[in-house]
Amino acid sequence: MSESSRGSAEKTAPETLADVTQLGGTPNSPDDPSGAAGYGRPDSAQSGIDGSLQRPSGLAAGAPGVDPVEANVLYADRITIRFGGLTAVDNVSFAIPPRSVVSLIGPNGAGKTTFFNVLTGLYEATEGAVYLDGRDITAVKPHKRAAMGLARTFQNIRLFGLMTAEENVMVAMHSHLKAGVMSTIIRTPGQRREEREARETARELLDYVGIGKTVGELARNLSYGDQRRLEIARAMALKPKVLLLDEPTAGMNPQESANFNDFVYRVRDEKGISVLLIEHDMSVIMKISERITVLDRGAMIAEGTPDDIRNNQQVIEAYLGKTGTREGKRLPKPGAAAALGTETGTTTTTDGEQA
Ligand SMILES: Nc1ncnc2c1ncn2[C@@H]1O[C@H](COP(=O)(O)OP(=O)(O)OP(=O)(O)O)[C@@H](O)[C@H]1O
Repeated sequence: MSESSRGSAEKTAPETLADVTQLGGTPNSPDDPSGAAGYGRPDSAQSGIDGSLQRPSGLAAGAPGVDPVEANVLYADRITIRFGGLTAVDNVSFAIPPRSVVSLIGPNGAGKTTFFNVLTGLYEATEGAVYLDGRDITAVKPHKRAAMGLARTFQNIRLFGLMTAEENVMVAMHSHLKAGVMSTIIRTPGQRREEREARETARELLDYVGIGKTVGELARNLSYGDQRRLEIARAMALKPKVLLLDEPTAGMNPQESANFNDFVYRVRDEKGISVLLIEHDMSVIMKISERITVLDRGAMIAEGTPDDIRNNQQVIEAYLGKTGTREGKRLPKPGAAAALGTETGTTTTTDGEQA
């Protein structure tokens, strides 16, 4: 965020942590305020891209004595990504337990999208490894990760606008269908049966995400909220173990956002799928997440329950910036207490004073 927009954030006196982030958060890394330096592929790992990385020697996350690779459906071990001179993600370990809803948050430029892209395989980490269901997938390409159970949606919706909702879901199922090229051309009974089943599954999924009525409508004619749901239906067509949702409530109205919370829990409880969200709407994040990881300037600064995060001084500072220091200690800007959304509306500074 620029100095001018930071100024406007102060003027509008944010009431909650949600307000703070809606206002745009803090600037990009000071190393790259424009965000433009060295755009392109990140520096690749010196080791590990060929899958040769060793299992994590330490138990970087979770209960003592528990191997995080085995205990979690997805585990990212000490991920670092450099773009030229800029370290966008710095030695971050991250766990998604089975049947869980977890979130990744942080101010603008914190490294969320970059980290997300490492999980999905779009970016190769400079250092570190990613494990899905105990398997090292560091060297696995994105489409193969998707077929292995790591499905995602995009910040900018990606649908086939001139296909119907049903066709969009059927296309996504393609990797799970058995029919070969010849049987598709001559339409064998087996291929026809598979297509019929795929159509049924597509309809069930559209029903499941709450847009069953749109089955024959062109994707481009759907409302924004329904397009987001269609994207989720497409991701679920991959029968994922983990669903990675990038800004899923963007463009949804308040009622749609509220329904979305219930929907995510249903996905977790009924389908046994773990869900990771990157989301700017703090009200959604705080309500929905079991655990939250906070990045700031590429580093992980906090991990915990929504209450832990709401009350974490470093998190407040990361979102609000600092007004200055006293006796060498950093103080939050005025308004930080309100930003916490605590019951009392007050918080204690690092000097023990009320902000
Ligand atoms: N391909 C790239 N090449 C060079 N620098 C990059 C690249 N992608 C991201 N960066 C830089 O890495 C840092 C982290 O960016 P990233 O987009 O991951 O942050 P973010 O937390 O997702 O931000 P936002 O909330 O604004 O989307 C930023 O300084 C950004 O400019």
